[in-house]
Amino acid sequence: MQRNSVKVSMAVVRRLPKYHRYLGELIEKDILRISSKELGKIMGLTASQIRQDLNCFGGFGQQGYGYNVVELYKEIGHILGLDKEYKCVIIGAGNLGQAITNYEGFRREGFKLMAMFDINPRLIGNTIRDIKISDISELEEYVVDNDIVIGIICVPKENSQEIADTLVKANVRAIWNFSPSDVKVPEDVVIENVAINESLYTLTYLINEDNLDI
Ligand SMILES: NC(=O)c1ccc[n+]([C@@H]2O[C@H](COP(=O)([O-])OP(=O)(O)OC[C@H]3O[C@@H](n4cnc5c(N)ncnc54)[C@H](O)[C@@H]3O)[C@@H](O)[C@H]2O)c1
Repeated sequence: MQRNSVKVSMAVVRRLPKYHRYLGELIEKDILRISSKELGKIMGLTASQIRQDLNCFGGFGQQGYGYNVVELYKEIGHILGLDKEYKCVIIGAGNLGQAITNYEGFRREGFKLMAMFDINPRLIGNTIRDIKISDISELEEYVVDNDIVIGIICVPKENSQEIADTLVKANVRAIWNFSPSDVKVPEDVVIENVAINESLYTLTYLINEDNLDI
């Protein structure tokens, strides 16, 4: 499939995981062909939005036939880079770090969690699902020696920039930051700041929307 040379907007990129998830669900239901109209209906998008999005990558549909679900699922997975393996480390082996480690889905999707790091002597040396928790002082060397691609930050916000700096120094390509602070990284390192509570606040806004006296 030929990708168009136009730069794809982040809005489209952020919709791709959603396409991937819905198409995966269609495959599970043995639905192997779908029109942009039907896909739009289940995804809450218009048919023209779907066509526009997918045209950024060269278009996948055929007039009068619609989309081949399996082909589209594979192509979007490829565009998202989900057909590769990514070596990751988690920094901060507390509640969140352990929850991510315990989540089976990441392993299935090609995210290979290699190690965890912490400063707490009571955690260092323990293992979670066979993943060892090491002393934070070993982070930089470990990342360099093991070609780690993604660093996952699960430490308090006060320490997140320092951890990000160490990860950058050790040449990670990407940081998935769960601490509630926007850490700074050079342009060649990609960063995603995740804030579950921002999504929750959207929910509370929607609950209260009718009562707002704006
Ligand atoms: N993004 C989200 O939606 C979301 C949700 C929950 C928590 N969080 C954030 O994730 C972070 C972790 O939350 P938690 O509930 O797991 O906290 P936690 O206190 O259970 O775990 C934090 C861990 O980080 C370790 N740590 C502290 N400083 C460190 C350092 N310099 N190097 C290595 N390890 C260090 C601590 O020893 C501890 O084990 C916090 O910043 C929290 O605000 C974000």
